Amino acid sequence: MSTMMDKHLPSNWDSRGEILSFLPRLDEARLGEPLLDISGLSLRFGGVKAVDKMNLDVKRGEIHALVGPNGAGKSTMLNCICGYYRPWEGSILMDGQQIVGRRPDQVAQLGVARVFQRIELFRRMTVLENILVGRHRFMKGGVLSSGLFWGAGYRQESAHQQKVEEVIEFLNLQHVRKAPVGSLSYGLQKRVEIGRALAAEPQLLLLDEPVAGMNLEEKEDVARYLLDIREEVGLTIVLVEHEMDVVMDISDRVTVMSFGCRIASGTPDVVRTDPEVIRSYLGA
Ligand SMILES: Nc1ncnc2c1ncn2[C@@H]1O[C@H](COP(=O)(O)OP(=O)(O)OP(=O)(O)O)[C@@H](O)[C@H]1O
Repeated sequence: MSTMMDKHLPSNWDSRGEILSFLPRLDEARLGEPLLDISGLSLRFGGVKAVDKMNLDVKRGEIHALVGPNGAGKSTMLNCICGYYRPWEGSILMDGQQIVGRRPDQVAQLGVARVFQRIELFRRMTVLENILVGRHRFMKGGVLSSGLFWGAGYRQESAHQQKVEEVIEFLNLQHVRKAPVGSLSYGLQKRVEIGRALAAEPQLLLLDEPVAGMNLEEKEDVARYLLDIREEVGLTIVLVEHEMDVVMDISDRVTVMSFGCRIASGTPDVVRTDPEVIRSYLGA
């Protein structure tokens, strides 16, 4: 299969050893089992039905894209999965456990990590420190009270440090590891955000427009990182994205939303030829 990713590979692509060794590998026998099962999900804002009786099933080890026109309800879906919004009705089962009613920190403890559409990093902190924040859920009392940013405290936590270094290595961020995040290009900052989410050892990674605003090379890099994580680790990824080249190249399945509802779901090839999808979205 020839894809846009074949045209550009990060320079050290073939030279790396096992990637992100601290992330548990998906047992092949479990590939394709349901991980996220959303049924009958609805949420209104005033008179607007942002999400309307949505069903979505995400299988272990797949990259699942959620696409649709502006205002279709995609980000609202992600916000419900993370626990930021509480749906009016419906159920969200993650690995068999109900998410609806849990706080965002409780959902994070279930292994759900989110990368936001807008950059949400600590601009004055370094790349290394920002990615270390992703380790927060494993630290008693949180990152700051653990004293991890200061000399001895940080050195003693070699387990956290080693995982952060693996993330930095995987995402080719070595050259900026001590740079304040605010000094980096937009593309690198987005990469740091993905790094912070990976440091949280997610079972499910939610990405809201991970390649928006990037140049072609940056998009290809991110797409390649996601494919590599999926292939080598078996991490389950749900992404919301408008860049259809990337969506069609890297997704195993695509769900299309319009006006809060699901209008199609299937492999990229099935979805791209669906008359309703062409009418409501692709052909628009
Ligand atoms: N916090 C909010 N308060 C009021 N209305 C909201 C809120 N969040 C979303 N909406 C509305 O809900 C609908 C769905 O919005 P949402 O952001 O989920 O769509 P989207 O598919 O992610 O759009 P985009 O692709 O433009 O990001 C829109 O009509 C939006 O204006």
